[in-house]
Order: sequence, then structure tokens, then C-alpha cells
Amino acid sequence: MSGGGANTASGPAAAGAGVGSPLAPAWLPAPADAAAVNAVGAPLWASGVARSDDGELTVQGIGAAELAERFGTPLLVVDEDDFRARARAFREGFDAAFAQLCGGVDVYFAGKSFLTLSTARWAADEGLRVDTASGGELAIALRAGVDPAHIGLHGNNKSDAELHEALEQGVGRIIVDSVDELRHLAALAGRQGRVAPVMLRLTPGVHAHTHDFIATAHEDQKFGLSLAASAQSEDGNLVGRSPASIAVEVALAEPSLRLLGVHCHIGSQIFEPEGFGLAAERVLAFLAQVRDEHGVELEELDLGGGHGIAYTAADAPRPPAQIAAALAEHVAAAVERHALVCPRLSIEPGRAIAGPAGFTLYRVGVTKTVDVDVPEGADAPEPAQDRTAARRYVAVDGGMSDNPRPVLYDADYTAVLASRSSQVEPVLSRVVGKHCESGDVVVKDVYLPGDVRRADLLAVPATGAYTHVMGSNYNALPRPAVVAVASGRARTIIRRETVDDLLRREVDPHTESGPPVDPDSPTGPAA
Ligand SMILES: Cc1ncc(COP(=O)(O)O)c(C=O)c1O
Ligand SMILES: N[C@@H](CCCC[NH3+])C(=O)O
Repeated sequence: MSGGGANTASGPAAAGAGVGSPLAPAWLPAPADAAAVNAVGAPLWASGVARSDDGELTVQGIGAAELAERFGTPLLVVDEDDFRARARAFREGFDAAFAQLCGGVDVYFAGKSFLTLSTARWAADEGLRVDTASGGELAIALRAGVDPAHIGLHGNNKSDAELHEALEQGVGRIIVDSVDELRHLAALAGRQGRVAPVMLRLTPGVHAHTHDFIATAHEDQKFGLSLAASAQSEDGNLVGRSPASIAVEVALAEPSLRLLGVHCHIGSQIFEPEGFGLAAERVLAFLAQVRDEHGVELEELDLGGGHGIAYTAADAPRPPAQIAAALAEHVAAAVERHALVCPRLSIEPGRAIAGPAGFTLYRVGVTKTVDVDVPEGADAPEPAQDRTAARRYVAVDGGMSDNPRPVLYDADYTAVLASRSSQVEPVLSRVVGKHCESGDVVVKDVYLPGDVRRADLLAVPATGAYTHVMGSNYNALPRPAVVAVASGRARTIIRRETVDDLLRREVDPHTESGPPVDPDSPTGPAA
């Protein structure tokens, strides 16, 4: 990391800034020329995004300035047609690869990535099912009109109310995370006089190459049932058996449970197909073990989501058809090796459908340039004895409350000037938010034209997934609106939050008036 630095007057291209800054990380190439930093295209941007003849960023022909004027900033803009096309590409690509082997694939849109009434509807329209991770997500999917039989409910610690609701509504699958939950669900379903359709979430021990917080199939974490034999079983007599195998036994023995199959999810933002393939081979071997021990061939196998997308030019995602073809080879080999009937397959992509379809539009406020010590080993700028270089700070009107991913995962993003293009020499810039937090970074390192200034619009691509749904009201910032663009028209799908929205949940200490209180509650109505 760079050393400390002193503020200098704001302005473009101070000494040491510009193309090939020594402060740039290794993955960020110096732009080929001034025009390169204005480029918008695949795989970073939604298919409807382009530049107009006069240089403005547009989506399906609608200019960034018009969007900002009509809907305000910060603004999450979703190219609905692009979202739908990505959903179709997963359904068609996986269906084609697995049609012969196992009769096709059910694709569940991972709601956690970007669940709204509209996105749930788009997914269902495109023939996808919906994967939910809480009672709230379940309620949104149901309200959107998704067939309950096409909804899955996940969660490592589902409440009784969530399980009850899932059973009541007749969801197609409840993905169970532990032996404890399995026993609890059996009792609960039994009391309700229902049979719960369950999938068992397994941890196949594949350590995916991603940030530790979003890798989920290694052993030492809260999700899933391990395939490895346990030395620490809570039931002393079960030591030496794997939690996964105990769970199968419990699920098959309980009349209030119907065991559909098994599930695994190795993590998120994964590019190497080998991880998915290895996990598939391990869970298929487990299905063979179940068959040999219990004489039961389980019908379903869910291989989760986690397909990586491009956040910067350093990322090279594969199209769904390619991912599917690579996976099919592993599945076919394992099916043959274990003489299995191939189970019905399902997957749960979220980020790869929602992420690239969205971008965030911000308005620029303060800009300034600071001198930063050049790290040891980096090429020093000329003259050689000058060991500092300039970093431009560009502050925008949002930040960690509308996209906490840079702060949480050290995630890299990129940005372009959206209200116009510029041929001014690019300078290494850091786009920061407006929160009272020095780590409030939107884009850590990006070359932007040196003349970016107050009132310009910046656009950050690939913000469709895990932004709106992970947003907060830190510093009492109202959350941005979400706008969908389809067939050349833009419309609000989530309205912008207002300060009144923020105050609505408050109980005013002066009047003690606030949200209505249930008159039948033990504390009675508000005075
Ligand atoms: C069980 C499960 N399925 C699907 C997903 C979606 O992952 P992604 O958005 O990376 O495709 C996740 C999130 O990592 C998950 O935990
Ligand atoms: N929230 C994570 C990914 C989801 C993990 C869910 N299991 C991200 O933004 O990258």
C-alpha cells in the first residue's frame, strides 16, 4: 500500500499522474490512449449500454443525463433485456449440455443477489425458478407470483416461522443445512400434518478460489453437512460417520420428510470450472454411497451458483454454455464410474444473471489530488529522485451504503465518465463515497480523464448483484432508486427512499407517537 500524502490543489494531471502511474496495481493496465478510458462494452457492461455520437453513455438509447434528471442519483440502472437474456443463456446453455445425460436442468435464480418483485418476475417469465434465503425473500418471490413449487428455501438457521410458512405455501424444496435442523423440521412438519420436501446441503470440501467470506464448501464454516467422517459427533455413537450420511438416514426414516436429493454450493465469484466439476464428482460419489447403503437412488442434485463475472478488465468470465459443457464432462464421468442413473440437475446462479445487467450512476462532487509516496520497488516517476506520485480523488454522492462490496470484500470495480466522453489525459483516480469513513471507497483504482469535475456523471458497471440487496442507511442516507430499462423505456422498479421513510420507524421521544401499536398487544396502543 502507498504511504501517506499531503493534499495539493485540486486539478488534473499533477506531476507523476497520468498514463502508467506507479501507484496503479499490477492488474490495471495503463490505458492505450485517452479514448480507451471512455470505452463501454462486454463483458463489463450490459448489452444495451453504448456511447452516443456526442460521447454520452446511453442505455438502450436513453442518455445518462436524462436518467439522472428524471430519477436522481445515485441510481441503480438495470438493463432488463440484458438480465432476461442472461437468464435464458443459463437455462438454454445448461439444458443443451445436460439434455441427454440427465434430461435437462432446472435453473433457480439466486434471489439473494438481487430480489425484487420485478426481478423475480423476469426470472420466472424466462423459465427460471427462484431460490430464497429467508422468510422475507420467500414473501417477495410469492408476491411476484412465482409458483411456490418452483421456489427453494435456504438458510443455515431458519426460524420456525420461516419453516412453517414454507410448508404452508407448499414450496418445492427446503434445503436443510444440519442434522439438528433436519430433526427439527421433521417434528414441525409432523405437527402440521405435512410432508416436507427436503434437499440436504453438503460441503464437499472444495476450497474455491475466492474471498474467504464467500467460499462456502470447505469444512470449517457454518454452512452444510460435511462428507467427512466426524470425530466430534454430538451423538457419541455416531462418531466415525459423516454428518451427511447421518442426515440421509434421518431423512429416510422420518415419515414427515421426503428426501429429494442433495445440494452443494462451493462459493461465489468463481472462474475455474474445475471447482464445480470436482464438487459434482464428490457429491455424485456420495449419491452412489447412499444407493449402496440404503438401496435408494436420490432423484435430484443441485450444484449451486457462484459463476464469476467481470468487475474489471482483469476478469474473464465464461459464457454459461461453456461452463455447462465443462461440468457435463465431470458429471458424465462420475455417473458412469458409479453406474448411477443421472439425477435431475439444478443450479442457482445469481450474480452472473443480475450483476452485469446493472450499473450505478453517481454525480461527482468534490475532486482533489494528493501526493502519495511511491511504494518500494515500483518504478519512480521522472525525475528519478521524486518518490511521490499523484492520486486523484473523485467523490460521488453515494458510497458504501449503496455498494458495501469494496469495503466488505476488498472488491475491485471500475468506472467511466458517463455524462460525456473526454480526450483529456487519463489520471489514476480513486472514486470515493460521501460517508464518514475513510474506507468508503467505490472504485479503488481507475484511470479517468483528468478533467472529471463537479456535476459530471460517473457510471460503475456490474453493480446489479449484491448491491441493492446489501445496501444500508449508514449516515442516514436514503437508499437509491432502481430503474429498469426495457425496449428503450425506463421505469422505476424500486422507488428512491426519502428521509420520511427513514423517520417512519422512529418513535418520537417528544410525543411518543410512532408506528401504530397493536391494541391487543400486552403493552396496548400508543398513548
Ligand atoms: C446456496 C447458494 N446458492 C446460490 C448462491 C448464488 O451465488 P452467485 O450469486 O455467486 O451465483 C449463493 C451465494 O453465494 C448461495 O449461498
Ligand atoms: N454477498 C456476496 C456473495 C454472496 C454469498 C452468498 N452465499 C458478494 O457480494 O459477493
